[in-house]
Formats: sequence, structure tokens, C-alpha cells
Amino acid sequence: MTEQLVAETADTTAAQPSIGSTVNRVTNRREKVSIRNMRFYYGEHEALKTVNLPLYENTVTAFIGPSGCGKSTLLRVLNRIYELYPNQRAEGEVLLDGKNILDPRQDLNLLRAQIGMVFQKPTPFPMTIFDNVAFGIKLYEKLPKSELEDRVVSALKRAGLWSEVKDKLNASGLSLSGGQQQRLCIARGVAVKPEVILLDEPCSALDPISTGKIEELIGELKSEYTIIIVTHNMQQAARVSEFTTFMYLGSVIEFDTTEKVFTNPSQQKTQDYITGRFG
Ligand SMILES: Nc1ncnc2c1ncn2[C@@H]1O[C@H](COP(=O)(O)OP(=O)(O)OP(=O)(O)O)[C@@H](O)[C@H]1O
Repeated sequence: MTEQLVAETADTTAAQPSIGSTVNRVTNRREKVSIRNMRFYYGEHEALKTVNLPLYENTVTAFIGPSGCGKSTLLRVLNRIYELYPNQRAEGEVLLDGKNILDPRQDLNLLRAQIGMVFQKPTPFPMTIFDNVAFGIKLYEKLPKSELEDRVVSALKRAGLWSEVKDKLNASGLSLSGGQQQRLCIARGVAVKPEVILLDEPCSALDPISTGKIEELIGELKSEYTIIIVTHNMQQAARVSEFTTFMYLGSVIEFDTTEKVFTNPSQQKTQDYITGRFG
């Protein structure tokens, strides 16, 4: 995530996506998350400018755009992780199943169990593989040992890691390769049974084989979760997502099916970006 401030102002004449219009007909999916007139500030700096966006259930939505356009910021609003820092605030609404998660009365622990996040750099805890996955579950639930074990095994299977770690569950999570560590983080996220999974450039530190495994995993996970992925890699966005959001200078310029955005975008800026004219 860059700390560089955007000096220019956004093109506010760009089309805002219409919530749940054409895309609903294409996918027949319901809106899991609805972002409504949401603005985000780092101190005085308005980093997101009136964002309106639908995120559909059991689909993958990619956030793309040049560095500093606000992709990570938008992702960080969705589980209010920004609240860990002073002087960062969001206005407007983010509805999860119709309930505004920006409401100050929202229970943040519950929210972060419902909306899990996987970061760019794999972040296993310095503990065993088993405990890495059990850790999250224990935060939210008191389970008998055998149920806890079942949940850990099931999460490792879901994250496509079980066959590689089943004989060394007591080894340190840090002893795994980068790609395995990232799948361990996904297992840790999945173990608490979230509804939405946020992936912030999950493959940027990984080699092509590990990247392929994570992409395959994303394809499998979407049958159970709503997935949002920030990526700089447009081929990756095209491979894994059904919907794409193109952002520029803190605004959503275009939101549509990935096929439409990559083959026939409605905005010139999107066209320029995907054809490599800037960014
Ligand atoms: N902690 C912060 N304090 C102040 N400004 C910030 C902070 N984090 C990000 N910004 C600013 O907010 C804007 C959006 O940044 P963000 O990191 O969301 O962009 P991004 O599209 O994810 O970029 P990248 O692709 O480089 O990760 C930028 O102008 C950035 O400089």
C-alpha cells in the first residue's frame, strides 16, 4: 500500500455504477454487500470519493486500477480494519445483508469474523500449523477438542493445504514455503466461517506455481463465500473474477462483468488502463 498522496482530483463526471442493474440479470446473484455513497478520509485527505458498488454473493469481484487509486483503502473499509489507526474514517453506508456495518454500534469482532482478510505478505503467527488455524476459531468459539480438530482439518482441506501438512501439524507455520504460508492464512480465515473474504494482492509475493494454486483455490472458495480481490495483475483479474471494478484517483470509474470490462469497457479511462496506456 502506497503512502503517496494523490495530488490530482478525480474525474467526477465518470459514470458511477448503477447498483444491481444489468449485472443482476447476468449472474442471478443477490447483492451480499452494498456500498452506498461511501467516502473515506485519511485525516483531511479524501481517499475515496462517493463510492457506490454492489458486491454479489458467491462471486469474485476484482478491484483494479493504478497505484494509489484506493483499491486497498476500499478493501480495508469492508471490515473496518482502518479503525486500528487514528484519523481514518468512513462516511456513508456499507450494507452487509442489508445491515450497515459502518454503524458505530456494529460489533467489530463479529464483523471481522464475518468478513475475513488475507494480506499481501503471508502473515502466519509464530506457532504451529495447527495452532495457526485453531487460533482464529478460539477467538470466537469455545469448542470441545475433537470439534476444534475437525474444524482445523476441514479448513486446511478447504485451503488446499491438507495433503502437504497433514504429517507435520506441529511444525511451525513459519517453516512453510511462501505459497503454503499464504494458504495457511486462507485456512485461518476460512476456519472462522466468514461470509466474505477480502484478498489484498494475495499472490504478489508468490511464484507462478503458488499463484496458480491460490487462483485455483479462489475458484473453489467462491461457491461458499463472496470474494473480493485487489490485484495489480490484470490477467489474474480476468482469470479469477466475474466482476471487475476499475478505480482511478479515489473514484470507481467502472463496474461491470469482468468480460465486459476487459473486452468492451464503457469508459475511455478503463480502456486506457487495460491496454497499458497508464498505470
Ligand atoms: N495511512 C495512510 N495515510 C494517508 N494516506 C494514505 C494512507 N494509506 C493510503 N493513503 C493514500 O490513500 C490513497 C489510496 O491508497 P491505497 O493504498 O488505497 O491505493 P491502492 O490503489 O491500493 O495502491 P497500491 O496499488 O499502490 O497498493 C493514496 O493517495 C494513498 O497515498
